[in-house]
Amino acid sequence: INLGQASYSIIHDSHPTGGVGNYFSKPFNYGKTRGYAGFYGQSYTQSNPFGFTAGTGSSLTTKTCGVAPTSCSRSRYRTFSGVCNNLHNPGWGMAAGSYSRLLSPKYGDGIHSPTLSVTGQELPNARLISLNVFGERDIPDPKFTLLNMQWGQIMTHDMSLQFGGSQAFKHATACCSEQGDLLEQGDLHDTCYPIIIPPNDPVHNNFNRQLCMNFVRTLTDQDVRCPNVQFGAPSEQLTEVTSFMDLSLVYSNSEQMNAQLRAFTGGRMITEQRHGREWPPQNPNASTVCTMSSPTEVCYLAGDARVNQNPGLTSLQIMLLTEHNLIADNLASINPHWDDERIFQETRRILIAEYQHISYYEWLPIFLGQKNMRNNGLIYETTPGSYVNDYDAGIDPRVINSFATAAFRYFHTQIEGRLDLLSEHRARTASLRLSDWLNRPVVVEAEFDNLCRGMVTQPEEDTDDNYDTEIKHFLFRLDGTFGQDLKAIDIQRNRDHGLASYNDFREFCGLKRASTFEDFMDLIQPQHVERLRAHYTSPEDVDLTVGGSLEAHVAGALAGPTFLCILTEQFFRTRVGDRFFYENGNIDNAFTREQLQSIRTQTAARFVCDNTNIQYIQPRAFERIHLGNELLPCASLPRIDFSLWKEDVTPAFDTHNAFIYTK
Ligand code: HEM
Repeated sequence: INLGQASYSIIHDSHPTGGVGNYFSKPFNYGKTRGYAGFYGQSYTQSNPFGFTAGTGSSLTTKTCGVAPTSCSRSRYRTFSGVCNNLHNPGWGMAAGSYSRLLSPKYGDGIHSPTLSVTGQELPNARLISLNVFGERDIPDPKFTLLNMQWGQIMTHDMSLQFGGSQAFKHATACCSEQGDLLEQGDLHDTCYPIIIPPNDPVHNNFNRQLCMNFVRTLTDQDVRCPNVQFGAPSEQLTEVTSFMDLSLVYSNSEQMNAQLRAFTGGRMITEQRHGREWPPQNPNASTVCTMSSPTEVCYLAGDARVNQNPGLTSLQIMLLTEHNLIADNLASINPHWDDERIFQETRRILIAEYQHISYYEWLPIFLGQKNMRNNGLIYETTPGSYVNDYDAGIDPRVINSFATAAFRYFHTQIEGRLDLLSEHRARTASLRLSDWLNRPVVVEAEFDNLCRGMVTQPEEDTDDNYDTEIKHFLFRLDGTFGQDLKAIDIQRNRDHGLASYNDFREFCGLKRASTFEDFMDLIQPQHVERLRAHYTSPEDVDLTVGGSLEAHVAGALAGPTFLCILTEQFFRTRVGDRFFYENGNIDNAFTREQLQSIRTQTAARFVCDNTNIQYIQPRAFERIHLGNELLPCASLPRIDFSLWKEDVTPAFDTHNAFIYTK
């Protein structure tokens, strides 16, 4: 077969099954208050009849704050919870710890309630901003594949999960009914901050009913009464997972949870064999975690609770799991004297290194720009086998609140609502509608290779101000039509976390502080600035997640200057603040130069090849197939040479507490 000529072609603007509803033809009651002509010419109006301020702080949660040990023993391996990565500040980056901040919070009441306008009034309705300021046009990216988007979500799930959030399955706290009806004020939990559907919503029909989208506030250090937190100090949100890029989404965030995922033989993770392939284990709480049409449907258990959220994400989680077992089998066969623990930990170390390498040298340059990364010490021009000893114990590696709550979420714009299933010839056999398959991984097992080919072939959505209708109107819609709006959620979350304003961050990032809306025109197109003016009372009110998402991109990067500044700062800290970063040669367990050089040959393409039945792939898998990036046989791509881990002499080594390692 000649796969050089890929037959894949885009069929955009058509949804494969069911369609997205003919909502543009609905009659509208045009703008009564502050109406604004949106992208499609309708006017939506603003309303928040209940004037929510939400969340007074008391909480019924059983969740507890992470506790860091007062001193650390120098272990050869990372802990699962992230503690003791930094030996001077053992809690930095641990699971159930707080986010860090670049700028002080701006809560409505100064300590906890969601941000308000400078006038003291509510900020404009989040759904209204989503509808009127952002578009929903379907523009395929000219250069990048869906894998590019999907890898970003993997990195997100490794680095951050707002405390108490589910982000996939139904939240235990309901502020709105499943049909979208607002619950009685008296029935609302303190943490409720529902997104009110404005009247005349073009999609969510609300004749005579007050509809809302469920939204539960992130739990903070005050909510769960973390030790040493001063009563009355501004709240800091907590994150469920470690901040480090340590594949916590595979290995989990605690030793106890990790024990549920490990086979404890041959260094392997637990898998189930079906159709000649390995799959993640079944989740014991399947019926509450997944949407299932029968109790026998698969629903996976992994290191991260969001594993079943969408088919692309689940597919990559499966690949990471099978890559672990593949590496473990290799190490076990060349080092028969290694016990299970040794194989497991060395495998984990190699897999994390492989993933950090792909993320920093192949993926991040697309988003942050190669030159920008080099200039700021995020990547280096290395000579073969050379270490980069840039670990700095003074750098706080925690995830920055404005990174997780605004800047990194900008890439929700890349989500495609239609997933193509492709044959090896890259011919489309069928397509999936994204909202049909959220939290329903059964399709992944049925169509794994076809889905993965789609992921490495189909274009992602252009990185712009448009959000796919599947996530803008139908997110988690289950079998009904009433779904959520991810852009509106992002805006609401920005206020829930009390992020400083877009204008504050412009100034922080060395840009000109705006005193009028016109001043935003240095970075934002005039028609967008007009939309901002139509909704916000003051330029000081513009939410970071809104203003940052409208900026023109910096040349060579996929974000404007404000988000790029936050993203660059985060990935500098994530690298330089991680004692175990794979390029560091100054630690007890550094890779040998030969091993490091071999890890540096690994690519996303080869990773996908080795964990699917795909036979041909383009070498730069984040980029679409084109002249110069044609399909090649998988076997022709470089692969890590595991023989470099062969150990001739049995070392005197206690895997639990030793760090002196003799060869
Ligand atoms: C099909 C793909 C995706 C879906 C369905 C999805 C959905 C979601 C949902 C439901 C949330 C929680 C919102 C909230 O309650 O505040 C979320 C959070 C988030 N998403 Fe996505 N997302 C996707 C892809 C991505 C991508 C590609 C990126 C970045 C490259 C990304 C970055 C983030 C970040 C940073 C958060 C906040 C995480 C936290 O701190 O808890 N997502 N996403």
